[in-house]
Amino acid sequence: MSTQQIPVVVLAGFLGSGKTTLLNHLLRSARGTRIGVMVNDFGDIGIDAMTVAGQVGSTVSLGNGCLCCAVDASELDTYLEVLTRPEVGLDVIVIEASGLAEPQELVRMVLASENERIVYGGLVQVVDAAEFGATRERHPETDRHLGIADLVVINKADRVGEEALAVVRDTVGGLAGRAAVISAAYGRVDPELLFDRVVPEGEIEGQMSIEDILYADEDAHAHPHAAYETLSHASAVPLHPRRLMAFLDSRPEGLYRIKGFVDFGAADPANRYVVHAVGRFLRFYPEPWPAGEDRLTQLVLIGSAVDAAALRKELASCAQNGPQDAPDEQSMWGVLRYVPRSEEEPSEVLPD
Ligand SMILES: Nc1nc2c(ncn2[C@@H]2O[C@H](COP(=O)(O)OP(=O)(O)OP(=O)(O)O)[C@@H](O)[C@H]2O)c(=O)[nH]1
Repeated sequence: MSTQQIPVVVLAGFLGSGKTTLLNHLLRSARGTRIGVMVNDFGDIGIDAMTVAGQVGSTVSLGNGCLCCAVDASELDTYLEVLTRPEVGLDVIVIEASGLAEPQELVRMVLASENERIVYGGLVQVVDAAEFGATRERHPETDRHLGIADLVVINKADRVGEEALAVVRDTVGGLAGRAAVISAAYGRVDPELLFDRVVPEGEIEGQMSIEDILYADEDAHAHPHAAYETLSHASAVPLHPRRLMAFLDSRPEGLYRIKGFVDFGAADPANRYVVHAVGRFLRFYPEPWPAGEDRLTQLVLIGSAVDAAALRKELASCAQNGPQDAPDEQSMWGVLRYVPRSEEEPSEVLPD
């Protein structure tokens, strides 16, 4: 989607919360998806997993010290330039912030990047369920970090009981604003939450891999609650740009990712609009309809604790109701605000 753009996910969380473990899980379950990684230090990352994922040659160590202190935006761009070269063939890039890094700065750096091959892939904040209270006491900035996250992973769910986990979830939910919140053990989140998985050639989507089988038992304990929901919407009826924007502007907490294509019908008959939303971040990329292809709106919505039935209903009410409901030219203005124009970035992505 805007198919060549590579999502850049920022992975943050306090020392020992389980960032590296989560990253290793992603690498292990990546299979056909090529993940590029930027970390301060490769010490803890399973090089085996990286070899399996074919990543070793394409990762960049930033040396010692805090990434956001050690590099400025132009240096980050240098690394991103290397990782996004077409011959490297990455599908997603994950920047693991050191435990002490200011995630907001990293996110700003990614958003300020002039690299046209990347798109912001969200800020994932990892929290240690067992240490949450103590971490907040020692590091009051935790609350602020959670407030800007797009997805919060409450890790080490295996170390606390159901009740304690529910308390952490409530507190995190209160602090995390619009972020989706999921719990996990050993960082075992579904990679689909973070990026689109590439299904390797010869493999059927949904087929279990060796890893799935090996970790199936543990995974049964890794998801004490249904972690997230995915819902798809496909329709040959064009959407009304004003109503879709009203839906997107008020999208519920927990709706973490939206991806797909939108047909705005008469409002722009030449183009379909690739939509990419992660957390608060939203972009539309118009592109000409491929010749001979059915004009369909196709959306996938992924979130935690969302009301799928309500979302379906709201999306259905965005459909255009015949010629009397045809959008006028001005009704596209709301959409066009989210079409990227070179340097300019919409300001509402991050709170000040
Ligand atoms: N019980 C339990 N231990 C975990 C879990 N996730 C990670 N660990 C352990 O917690 C320790 C820290 O995990 P890391 O993944 O290194 O944490 P990190 O956030 O990358 O740590 P820094 O790089 O130091 O910031 C390791 O010993 C992990 O094995 C979990 O879900 N449950």
